[in-house]
Amino acid sequence: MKKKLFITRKFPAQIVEPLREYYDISQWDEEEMVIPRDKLLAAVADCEVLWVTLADQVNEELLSHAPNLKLVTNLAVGYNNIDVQALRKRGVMATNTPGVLTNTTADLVMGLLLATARRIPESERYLREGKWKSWYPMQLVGKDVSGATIGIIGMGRIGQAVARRAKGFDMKVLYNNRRRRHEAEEMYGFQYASLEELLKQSDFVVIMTPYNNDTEGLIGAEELALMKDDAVIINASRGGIIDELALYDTLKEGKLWAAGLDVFEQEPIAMDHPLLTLSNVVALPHIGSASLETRTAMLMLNVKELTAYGQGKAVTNRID
Ligand SMILES: NC(=O)c1ccc[n+]([C@@H]2O[C@H](COP(=O)([O-])OP(=O)(O)OC[C@H]3O[C@@H](n4cnc5c(N)ncnc54)[C@H](O)[C@@H]3O)[C@@H](O)[C@H]2O)c1
Ligand SMILES: O=C(O)[C@H](O)CO
Repeated sequence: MKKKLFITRKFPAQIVEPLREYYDISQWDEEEMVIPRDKLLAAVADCEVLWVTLADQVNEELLSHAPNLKLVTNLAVGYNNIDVQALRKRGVMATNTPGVLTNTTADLVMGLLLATARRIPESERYLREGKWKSWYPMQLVGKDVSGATIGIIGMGRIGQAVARRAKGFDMKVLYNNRRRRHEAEEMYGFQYASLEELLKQSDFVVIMTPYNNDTEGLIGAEELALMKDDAVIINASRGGIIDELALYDTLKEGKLWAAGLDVFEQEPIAMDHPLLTLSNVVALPHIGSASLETRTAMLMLNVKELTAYGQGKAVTNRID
């Protein structure tokens, strides 16, 4: 008998179909909308394998409804949506998608850096709104990226890919990480700094840590106050790492140049969120890994795990 697989979103048919060789598949039939929680809890009742997106919370509640669950595959590298302890307790395995999205996400971070520093979205709105009357010296002036100091908090796969790109802009790279990256320091001249020194010295601060109990609220009012008044903060990791209301207050008081945000505490962000009232906030709908090549690679990495499990082989990229 085939194993039962439930997929919490409508994924492209050509990706899912080959898995029917091993699985009896059911899936939520919406591409855009998250499956309502009650439907998800009912759907997992008899499934052995669950394929989720970062919008699905895999926690004690879900596990208590899924007595046969053995494997969860997560279509993301970040796995803060998964309660790893709860999984461990029940002997459920989980996998994620490290590596395949590193470059694409680092590219987006550089996009946010340029967009905020050079006021690109604001300038585009200005043109489209018919405000462009002439060229004048101080029109929409921004700040230089080239030659500036970037401070990267979380020097993992993506953090290091951002740092290498920053070298191409002749930036001085400071970083803070759980452990020193001696090899990268020697090879590229990246400099380790305490969080405090990094915040004080950087023109651009980029957050690339995972989101967990240690990093929740890592950047609050006190940390923002350490930053230069004309610095930019970029978050492409997870929303809860920056205190959004503290960020709003700091930007509103003119104590930061701008913020580039791909992620938010609540996603989608509420349209009346105070951050969205500020013209120096560039806000994106969590598109860090959103290139066709990379989203396909993420799906295919999950498929590889699911195929291995279906064939009775070991899965890789385990997070449990
Ligand atoms: N915006 C997007 O679409 C998008 C895309 C991919 C990843 N992400 C996020 O980016 C995160 C990082 O991905 P990655 O592949 O680089 O992961 P990674 O594990 O390779 O890197 C994370 C790094 O952060 C460091 N770190 C952890 N806690 C820290 C702390 N308190 N202070 C300083 N450093 C700390 C770790 O030591 C590690 O080097 C993911 O967990 C995910 O949340 C977002
Ligand atoms: O963690 C991740 O992988 C992103 O947030 C989506 O690609």
